[in-house]
Amino acid sequence: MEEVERLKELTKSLHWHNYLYYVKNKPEISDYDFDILLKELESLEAKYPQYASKNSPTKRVGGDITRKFEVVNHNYPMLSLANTYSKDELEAFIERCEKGLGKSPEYICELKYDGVAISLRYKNGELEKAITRGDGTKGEDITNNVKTVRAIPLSISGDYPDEFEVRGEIFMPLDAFQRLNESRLEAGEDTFANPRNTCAGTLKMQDSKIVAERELDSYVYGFLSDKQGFIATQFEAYEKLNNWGFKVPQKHDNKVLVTDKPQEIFDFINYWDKNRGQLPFEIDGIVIKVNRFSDQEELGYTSKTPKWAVAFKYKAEEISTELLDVIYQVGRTGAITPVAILDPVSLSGTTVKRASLHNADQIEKLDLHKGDYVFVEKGGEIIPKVTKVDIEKRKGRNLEKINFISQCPACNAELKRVEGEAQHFCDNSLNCSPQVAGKLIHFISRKAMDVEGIGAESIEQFIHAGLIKLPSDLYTLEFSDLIKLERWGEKSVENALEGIEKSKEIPFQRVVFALGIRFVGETVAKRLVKHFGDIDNLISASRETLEAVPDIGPRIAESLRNYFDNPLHIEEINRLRSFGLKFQVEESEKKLENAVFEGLNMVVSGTFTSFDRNELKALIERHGGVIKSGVTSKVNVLVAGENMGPSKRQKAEGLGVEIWTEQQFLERLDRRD
Ligand SMILES: NC(=O)c1ccc[n+]([C@@H]2O[C@H](COP(=O)([O-])OP(=O)(O)OC[C@H]3O[C@@H](n4cnc5c(N)ncnc54)[C@H](O)[C@@H]3O)[C@@H](O)[C@H]2O)c1
Ligand SMILES: [Zn+2]
Repeated sequence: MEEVERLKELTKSLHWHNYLYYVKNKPEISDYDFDILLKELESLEAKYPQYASKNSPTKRVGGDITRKFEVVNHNYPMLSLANTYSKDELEAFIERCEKGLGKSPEYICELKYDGVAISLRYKNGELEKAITRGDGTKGEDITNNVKTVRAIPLSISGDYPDEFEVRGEIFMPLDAFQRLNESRLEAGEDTFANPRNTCAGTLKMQDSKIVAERELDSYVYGFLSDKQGFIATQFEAYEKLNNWGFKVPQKHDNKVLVTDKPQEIFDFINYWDKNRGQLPFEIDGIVIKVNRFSDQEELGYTSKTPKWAVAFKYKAEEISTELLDVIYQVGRTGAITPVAILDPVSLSGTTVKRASLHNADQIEKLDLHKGDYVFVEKGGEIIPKVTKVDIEKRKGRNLEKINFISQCPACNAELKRVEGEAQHFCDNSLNCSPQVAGKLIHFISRKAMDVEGIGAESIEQFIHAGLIKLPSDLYTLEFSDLIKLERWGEKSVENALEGIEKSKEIPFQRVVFALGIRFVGETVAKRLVKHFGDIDNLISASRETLEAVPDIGPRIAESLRNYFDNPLHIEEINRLRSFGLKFQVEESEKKLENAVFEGLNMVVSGTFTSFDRNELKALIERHGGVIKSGVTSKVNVLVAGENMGPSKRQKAEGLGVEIWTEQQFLERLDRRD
């Protein structure tokens, strides 16, 4: 009866992994390992059906219900997909479909976007509710958060039915994920592990303003309506959805394929296996569906999956190599990050020499020894990560266990770790050289004071020459100081001094960001400045006052108080102020406060009911958008009025430019703070 024990044990452990994955968004095993365990349970249940639980993970979709949102019943069950990693099993799927239908049907192949499933209900052309998959029968109402996803239309136009449902995937594009992690690093926060879990966690946040900043994207892949009859195939549904303003895969860049030849399915899989690295988002496989709705109905469903579709999943690329050493980096805020130094090895087309280890707990969990062979995997991150040790290869070798350091590698100060935080810290900030340099480099960086004419190397050089130690020292530099330095000529010295002088014009919110206070990234700086208006108000704000500001939680409030309670920091601020840096909001800035269209290149075309075209353009510019004259690949949004030429629309669609109706434009405008 050992096998029955195993069956029970697997059932329990898969429930647990589902919980970690769907509710906590912190899986402890890889998807591949999960899928292997699930297959094992499936075969044991086939052998001992009397012991299979009614709620077995093989029969139910893994639930994401957190009870933080209202729970809503689905109008149509929201199922999972059968999956396979093997081409033989895919052949078997094709055979099953042919046998079931008594003919060779048409198939449609699509990307399997690695994000979070969402159900979108539309009523009279308006987005009414957005619901998570939940347990398949009921999910959570996260409408407010979903409304911030630009690719999802809030209202649509065209020949749509009164009521219908769209199913799709919301995901975090790779560049948004990297930007988010960079800004978290800048703010001294832990980075996120991968785009999928970050997206899932984001969609379950209580504050939709933060969700809006996370730049989520979406593709839709399903259409459901009681009046489905007027659409016959999955692909026709895509054409309709496209016309109504949804983002669907396009044939011209091979993101979707309709075929009745199995060979072309395999070609499609191979093509994307080779080329998926070029996509701006992560996929974990290809979904193959029977294209015709009537054929789908004929094939039917199990309790967990449709029988007319299957996911062919790619195995995450991983490779084993020797761990040569672990080094420790000291960040600007004093955070210590361990980095694995690896015997160089080629992975997904790049040579990998280093991998991130995150923190002491991670090293402990992996049980790393110097000289171990470790598996490295490339996810959405900039540098790959170590996933596990190849224990087999440790056998018979006497390796030394890696213990996290207790002193700062740069200044020898005793490291500290705050209760409940993952990172170790060196708090000798004024005398620890990587921190001194890191703070200065952050101060001059583009998003902060944007000092032209000097870069990270110059900062290191100035520090080395004893010219600077604090940001305020930059404003005391003179021609005679710099001209003495190696590699500096008259012209470059003048440029540097001019750059420093010009930085005095940088607006207050970026000065606050430039100070490099822990957890105060660009967004937080913006909020603080908007709320307090000048530095004195901010300095004197109590913890309670700080926490009352939107988006400022206890952790940020505490960090701000710690910073301002240090007299050395106040002295530095006063010094910067005496050099003429901006420590209050300018009148002219107040007008630009609501920069909802910041970072968007926009084209306006056609005629509008609420304003004339020039008014509209001025409105966009006042809210941070940039007006372009023609539709090119650099354009993000086309605001389409009445009577816009069809060729412009076609061009925009071809380039994947978002198209907003006047109504949609007004809604975005209203979504400002
Ligand atoms: N690592 C872990 O601990 C752990 C735990 C639970 C689940 N998982 C992973 O999650 C999988 C189960 O998740 P699941 O039930 O969401 O299944 P799935 O992610 O394998 O497939 C179903 C989902 O695919 C998505 N999808 C993406 N593109 C699609 C397209 N073009 N058409 C249709 N659907 C598309 C939909 O959201 C759908 O719900 C497991 O097989 C495993 O890989 C991992
Ligand atoms: Zn130190």
